[in-house]
Amino acid sequence: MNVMQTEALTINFGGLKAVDEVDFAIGDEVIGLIGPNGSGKTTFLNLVSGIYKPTGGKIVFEQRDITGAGPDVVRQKGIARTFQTNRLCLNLSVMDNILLGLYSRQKATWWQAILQPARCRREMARDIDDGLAILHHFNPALVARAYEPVTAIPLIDRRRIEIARAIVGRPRLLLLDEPTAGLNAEETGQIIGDIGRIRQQDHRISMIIIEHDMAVISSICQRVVVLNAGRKIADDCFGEVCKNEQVRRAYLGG
Ligand SMILES: Nc1ncnc2c1ncn2[C@@H]1O[C@H](COP(=O)(O)OP(=O)(O)OP(=O)(O)O)[C@@H](O)[C@H]1O
Repeated sequence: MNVMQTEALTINFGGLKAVDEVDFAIGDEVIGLIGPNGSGKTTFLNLVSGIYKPTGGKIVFEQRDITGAGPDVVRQKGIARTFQTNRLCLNLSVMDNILLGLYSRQKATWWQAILQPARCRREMARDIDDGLAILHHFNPALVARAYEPVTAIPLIDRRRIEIARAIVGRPRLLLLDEPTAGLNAEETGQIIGDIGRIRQQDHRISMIIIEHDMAVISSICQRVVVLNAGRKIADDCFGEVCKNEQVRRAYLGG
């Protein structure tokens, strides 16, 4: 059964069709979303995560039509994401950044915070425990640094914190936009390992990963979808996609 699917998903920016009638489906798996620069990959994630409203087509998540829902609603329903460029709040602590990922799960209202402080403290303690467990999973050394500002943390761990913030609310679908951007080969290997372990621990998380590094795509994705000029031109396993003439032409500009 599909976790999420799009039907003829389209968005125009003026005369440009950045995403053009894309049919896409993801089940319980990790899909790599690739394509040349400007082919529409990030725009596709922006549509699925509710940042952009489509000009046409449909987005269905867990059998419900979520077309046009805003980012907060999409997040609440179980789709989380990271961004190509770092979106952490640099002057907040590691833990505060992770807790931001849970705002949609928190049930206490401001008046409950006043009238039922014990209940709110319990909810907060549970959220902090969840955050610490995820930090430990990524890098045990980060647990001791949980209350340091993010500015004091190296880039690879900031990437981990971004992923931690996305998964702490236990999403069903995780969208990762270039999770290894700016990292060296060794650090890239570590992030791939981290992402693989998320799947080992929680098989319910499906993932769409945008990546330019084909070694990353081939090592963690069961399937690869290729976009070119906003259109889907291939949808297959990595080996078959590499042999696809249309894909080769798109990358070589032929
Ligand atoms: N908000 C916007 N307004 C106008 N044009 C946009 C907007 N967002 C994206 N585009 C255009 O849509 C096209 C697809 O952009 P997008 O960022 O999705 O490509 P991409 O495949 O993610 O590229 P890259 O690999 O370089 O990140 C580009 O031509 C881009 O300039």
